Amino acid sequence: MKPFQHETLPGMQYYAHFVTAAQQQHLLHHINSHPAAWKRLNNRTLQNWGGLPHIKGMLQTPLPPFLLPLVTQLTDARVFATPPNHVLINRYLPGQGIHPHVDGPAYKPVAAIISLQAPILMHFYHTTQHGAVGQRAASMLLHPRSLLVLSQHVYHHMFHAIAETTVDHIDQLVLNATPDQIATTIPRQERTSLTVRTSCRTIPNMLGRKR
Ligand SMILES: O=C(O)CCC(=O)C(=O)O
Ligand SMILES: [Fe+2]
Repeated sequence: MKPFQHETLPGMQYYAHFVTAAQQQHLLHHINSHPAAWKRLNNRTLQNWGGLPHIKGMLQTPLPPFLLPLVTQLTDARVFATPPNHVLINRYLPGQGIHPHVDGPAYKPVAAIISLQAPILMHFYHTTQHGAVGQRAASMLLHPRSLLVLSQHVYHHMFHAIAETTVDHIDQLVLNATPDQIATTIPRQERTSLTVRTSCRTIPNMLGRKR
């Protein structure tokens, strides 16, 4: 697997074609066949698989079978040293997004983001001396079927976000834009992503056992 050749941020890797068109269809089919799993937030909807992560530990539940080939693929590609145990699925309609954040210490510091359906722009920001969101450092156009890996510096010390907008503006800070894309716009369409991670501390599921 060869990462893209553009300039990148330390700890960030981008692979344009990580899943096949058939895999994308298969994943979307299974995601859409779990309507009850969607949790609606103000700015996106999400499905949480593997357990609810918490800084004190995650009550681990097994991942559903439809996600296991992806977990194996990521482990075989050495994105993860051991199979990840948690998958967050985010769905964004035009106008939706995710505020600047760091994924934080509830997970081991490797996040693998698989994008499906339509492209979306992800922004990366420096951290100020006081730990707040600083200047935008770069952006990445996340194409359908791509994989973005965030680790090391970009995981620990940079914020990432998706703007709540109906149109993404491609500018000079978009690291993987082609020259003819600069100064153009991309209208948003529904986009689904899978964020695959390893929860740091897991508590085996002992529901039903007296404590
Ligand atoms: O949807 C995405 O691409 C990003 C999701 C994300 O940042 C997260 O789940 O922490
Ligand atoms: Fe994130």
